[in-house]
Amino acid sequence: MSHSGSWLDLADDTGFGLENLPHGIFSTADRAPRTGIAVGGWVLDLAGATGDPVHTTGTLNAFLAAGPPAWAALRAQVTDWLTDPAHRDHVQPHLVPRADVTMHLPVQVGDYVDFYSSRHHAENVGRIFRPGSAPLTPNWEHLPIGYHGRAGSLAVSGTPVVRPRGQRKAPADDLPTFGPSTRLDIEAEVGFVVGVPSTPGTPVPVGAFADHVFGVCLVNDWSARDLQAWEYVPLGPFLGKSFLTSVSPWVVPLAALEAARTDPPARGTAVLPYLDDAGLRWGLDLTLEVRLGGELVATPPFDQMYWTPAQQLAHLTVNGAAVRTGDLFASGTVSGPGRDQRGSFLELSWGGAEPFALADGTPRTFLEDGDEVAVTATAPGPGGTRISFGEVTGTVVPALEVAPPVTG
Ligand SMILES: O=C(O)/C=C/C(=O)CC(=O)CC(=O)O
Ligand SMILES: [Ca+2]
Ligand SMILES: [Mg+2]
Repeated sequence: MSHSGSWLDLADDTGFGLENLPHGIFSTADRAPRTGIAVGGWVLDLAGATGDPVHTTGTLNAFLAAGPPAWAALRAQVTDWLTDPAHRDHVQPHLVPRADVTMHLPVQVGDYVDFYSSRHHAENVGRIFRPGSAPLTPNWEHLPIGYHGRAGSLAVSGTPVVRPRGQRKAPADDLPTFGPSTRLDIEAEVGFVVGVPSTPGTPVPVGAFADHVFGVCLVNDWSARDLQAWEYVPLGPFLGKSFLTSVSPWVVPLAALEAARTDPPARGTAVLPYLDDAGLRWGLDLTLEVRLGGELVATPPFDQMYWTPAQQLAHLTVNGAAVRTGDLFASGTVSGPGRDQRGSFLELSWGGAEPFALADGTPRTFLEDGDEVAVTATAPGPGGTRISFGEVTGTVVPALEVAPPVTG
């Protein structure tokens, strides 16, 4: 598909064509953090191009709070600017090469929730963590299971991953020990960014997803499996996941994902009416790619997710809890049925018991110091184009060499 629709020189396969227009926060040597839109190899400085102070705050929150009419109006304006050569003189001074910008966390995150909506992931983890029990708990097909995470440890792509330390105790050990995690892992996920808050006490109907959610980013929910396995019973994930969760800098608007919408997979169990999403098509045909040191190790398919983000939002608010501007909820690890479709090293190495081989034959299980992990994704766009989500990356650095605090 040609991108000749723009006076800008856009490669056919850019992934950042006029049909995408993802929003993020960038800075340069002479531009303080502000809102930009990625287009081809450039960032359009919205603070400069629009003159609207909403784009000068250094987070997307104020713009996201303005709601769908404002989102659509800006999208139409930017599309016109980049299409009609009459606007070239106005727009060109506000285009910055993407290679020259520093990206920041796109939103000031209020609450962070992580779901568990891949059936393949849940069954795999159930088999690895709870051998001898049914892989899925009895509630799994009746509600999208989730937990509240730690908003303060969300960080933008590229933030170093300091190997966390903590308690662990394998079943064969008599007592817990303390030290750097020996089972550091990734979780390749997709995140949904709330723009318009909901009203406390008023659940968001499953059909009102797009009235609240602005867009989609990539998430890597770094996880220390040894800490997690010891601490998680009975209240769920805590320190094994709260040390860092990385997000991609570009938020792809839902408006760019119309061609990616799809029916979720068939489900055998009827759900309560508030979760009934018949006909809504909020499955999304995203293909994730997980790279370790540049080498492709997994391609998790998001269209296989059992619960959709519309159902997740409905469930998140059904008890009267409200969402606020900047809230982020993540899908849960994206894993498909294939061995090479698993979104965590826990699954790729079956709990460490079945190492997988890199191209040069090196057997691998969990993350080693110095490892760099990148998660990318694309989705179909209109007219045969592709929508790129950019990437979320992180490099593992050694744990701090300090003793745990002791009272003395
Ligand atoms: O099954 C468990 O005990 C825990 C599984 C996870 O680590 C899941 C989690 O963070 C949610 C997800 O990413 O799917
Ligand atoms: Ca997770
Ligand atoms: Mg015009």
